[in-house]
Formats: sequence, C-alpha cells, structure tokens
Amino acid sequence: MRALSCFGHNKAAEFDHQRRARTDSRLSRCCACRYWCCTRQTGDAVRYISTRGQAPTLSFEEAMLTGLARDGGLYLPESWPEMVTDEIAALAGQSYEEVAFRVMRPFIGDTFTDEEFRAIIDRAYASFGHDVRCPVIQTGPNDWLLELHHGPTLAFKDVAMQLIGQMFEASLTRSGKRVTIVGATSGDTGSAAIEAFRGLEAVDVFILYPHGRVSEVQRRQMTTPSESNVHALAIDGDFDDCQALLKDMFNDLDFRDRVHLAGVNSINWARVLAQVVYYFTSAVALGAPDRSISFTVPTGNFGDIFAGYVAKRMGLPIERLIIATNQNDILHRTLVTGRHEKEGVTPSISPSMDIQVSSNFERLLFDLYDREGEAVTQLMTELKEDGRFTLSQGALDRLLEEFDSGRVSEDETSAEITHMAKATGQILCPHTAIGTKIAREQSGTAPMVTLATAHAAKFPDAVEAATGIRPALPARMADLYERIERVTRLPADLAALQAHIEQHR
Ligand SMILES: Cc1ncc(COP(=O)(O)O)c(C=O)c1O
Ligand SMILES: N[C@@H](CCOP(=O)(O)O)C(=O)O
Repeated sequence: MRALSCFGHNKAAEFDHQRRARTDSRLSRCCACRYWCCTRQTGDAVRYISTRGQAPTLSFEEAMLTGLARDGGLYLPESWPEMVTDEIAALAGQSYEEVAFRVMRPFIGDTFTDEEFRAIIDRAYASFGHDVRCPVIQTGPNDWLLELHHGPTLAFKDVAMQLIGQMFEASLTRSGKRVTIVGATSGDTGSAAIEAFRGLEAVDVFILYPHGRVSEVQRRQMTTPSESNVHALAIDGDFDDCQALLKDMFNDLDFRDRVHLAGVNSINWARVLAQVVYYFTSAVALGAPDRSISFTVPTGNFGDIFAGYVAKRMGLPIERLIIATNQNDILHRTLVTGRHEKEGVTPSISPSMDIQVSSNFERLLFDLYDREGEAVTQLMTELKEDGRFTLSQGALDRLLEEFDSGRVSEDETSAEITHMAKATGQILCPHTAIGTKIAREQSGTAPMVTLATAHAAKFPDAVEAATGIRPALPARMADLYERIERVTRLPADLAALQAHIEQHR
C-alpha cells in the first residue's frame, strides 16, 4: 500500500481541496493528481468518519460494533487505501481467503493481529460449498457470472455475514460484552444474519422482515431456527418501513445504549468491506490489472455496488459499474433525471430488491458532495421530510461518470430467466436475471461480469413459472418445509417493537 490518494482522484474539478487543506493538517497535494488530498501514510490505522460529519471518529472495531453513527449517518473510511498495480497483479492465483486478507487488512487497523484475522477469514469461508468460494462462470463470448450464492443460506449476503459473525464473536469474547443485533431484511440479509449468529452466547438477534413480502424459502430460513437467541419478527409494512424502524431505534440513543444495539445490515461498514473482496477475485481471474473489467450489479440497498465503487477507488481497473434495478427503480430514475424521489414500493418477483430508500446511496452522496457532512445531512433531511431531493449538476455529473443504470420490468425478468435457461443452461434467480438482461443490453468491449446474488432455489415459484423447472434446495435444507416456524407478527410501530425487544432479549 502506498500513501493514500484523495477520494476525488482525477475527478474533482469542482472540489475545493485547497480550502479543506487550510483546515485539515492531513491534507496536502496528492502524489498522483493535482488536487489537495489526504496523505495519510502506509501503516497508519484507517479511522472511520460519519457521512453526516457530527459523530465521533472511530476505529474499525468501534465502527463495526456501532452500526449507525450517532448523528444518524453511516461510517466509512476517512480515505481509501490504494493497491498499486503490482499488488493487484500479485493476487492472481491466490486463494479467496488470501485475497480477502490482503484487500481487507489495511481497513481493520489493530482490531485483530494478522494471525487472528487470517483465522477469522478461514473459519468464515469454510462453510462455503465451493472450493473457490465465489467462482466466475462464462455465459457468453464476453459475459460472465460471479456466483455469490455458495454460502450456507444461498445468497451473497453470506459472504459478508459469515465473516462478520466471526469478527463479532472474536471481539465480544475478548471484551466480555453482550449486544442486541437488530436487522431489517427484504429476505436475504435476515437469513444470513440468523445463520451467522444463531446460538452465539453474547448476541441476541432480532430480524424485521415485511410480512407476506419475502419468498417462502426466505421466510422459513428465518423462522425455523430453534436457538433461543434468534427472533424473527414479521412487520406489517414493506422493507423501507423495517429499515426506517431500525434507523429510528439507532437514533433513540437511550434505547440504543440500554440494549447495546448493534447492526449487521450494510449500515455496518464491515458488511460493505467484505463485499469488496469478490470484485478483486473476479477481476483478477479475468485479467486485471492488465485489462479493465465491467460489472453489472442487481441493486436494492446499494451496498453491493458500493463495494464495487470502493474496489475502484482502491485502484482496481473497473471500466463500468452498472446499477440494475427491478420496477422499484429509484436509483435508475436518479441517474436519468437527477432527482432522487421515493415512490411506493411495488412487490415483485425479485422481492429482495423491493426497496426505495437505498441506504448506502448516502455513502456515495458523501463522496459526490466533497465529503461535506452538512450537504449530506441536508439531502437526507429533504428525503425524510419531502420524499425527494435533487442532485446538484456537479454531483450528477460525477454520479454519471462512475455509474450506468437500467431497469427491468416483471415480464422482462421472467423472459430473461427463460432466455438464459435456453441460451446458456443457467437457471438464474430473478435478481440475477435482472442483472444479466441489463448486462447484455449495455455490454461494451471490457469483459462484463454480472453478480449472481442468490440461488434460484430461494425463489422456486418465479423460476418454475419462467422455465418449467422447480429448482431444488440442497440436501442439507431438504426438510425446510417440514420444520416448525416461530415468528412474532408486529405492527410497524417503534414503541411496540422496542417493548418487544426489551422484553425478549
Ligand atoms: C438476491 C439479492 N440480490 C440483490 C440485492 C441487492 O443488493 P444491495 O441491497 O446490496 O443493493 C439483494 C439485497 O439487497 C438480494 O438479496
Ligand atoms: N436485500 C436485502 C436488504 C437489506 O440490505 P442490506 O445489504 O442493507 O443488509 C435483504 O435481503 O435483506
């Protein structure tokens, strides 16, 4: 790793780095561009700052255990560690675990020794059902699928959640602390969190999911674990309601401190960090850093694609990052119009992406607005109060430099599952199919990798309707439909939810 470069590297003609340099002693001229930027040196521990600029700066361990910042913002590194070309080239041929260690090490500071961190990574991925953990499969002359569903709950969330489970356990065992994890899910985060934390002594885990709006497999994955520290809560509302309740709980500082609240949604920086790794493994497998790679990412809460943006900031040659949405298309509309405007959430056959308030978009806004917490606070207040905000022309230009986007309707999703089954023999989940359709429509010269975010067997009804094939669950889950379900139904009401959590933790 070399001295860190600025977050606006080569991009930020509108940025006022010189003004910042007068007030921040860590800023001086960047070694690689003409702007003023952070010049923290190799070996310094990365510190974490809030997107709203008013919360304390934290270490990696503190940020991981804290979840949402106390000013309502999201934590992210004060600057992006950079990997030089030789370091990226040296990842070729390494195991997933080794790449994970090298990519994530600069972010974790002294939270774990190298030995501890390696052991944590090894334990996290031992449960994966594929030797290379996240394999890349060719589906066309220039088209690839990055399979992220070989973890225990068959969705990409396992990649980060298995690691976080191990990191929480190591940290809590060391400190002797106990935490209450509360998570909001549109289906996959919840099952992955429950799988990662079930039976852990130092943790109670409460998962809020929208009643009637997740697939039956997703629901059963959350409601059938019998461990007493697992609490599945069916909320009368949509995913946005669940996520808003979660953020309200974090913003109630008395409650938060009383129950030792922790979060494992992509609110938690560690979640995003763990997802950066597979951009490196897949890009290097396809020839990076000697050539650039493009990625299409089925997107809901903007965590997975933000991880791609981080990989790019770290130096991975990514040509294009394409946001793929279903009919709940707030992100696609934002790129087209410059207006970020909520509409109601419409249930779809890709339920995990039925989201209109994309939490991690706030992390991107922070960079788009020159890391000014005040500007982000203003936009997020507008979103909460008026349901919309409009990007400045400069922010929109930068957004369009970094991302492309597309939207896929319900009928098109179904037709794409059918098409991919016939053309390639791949039976895709609806979320992945949204990605492959947009990838095909927007492909350019660079190899195009679509993130395969879940296994088709999690969404058997949609897949059977499109292909006539009902994808089977793996043998270890074959009795899922016979297991006893345990769930509490609650209104989307903060007081009722807090009372329930206080009583059952
Ligand atoms: C299967 C699947 N695909 C895609 C997504 C979108 O990922 P993100 O929320 O990180 O944008 C999710 C969850 O959000 C998911 O569960
Ligand atoms: N699609 C997600 C929604 C929550 O996203 P997260 O990345 O913030 O945990 C889900 O499946 O729950």
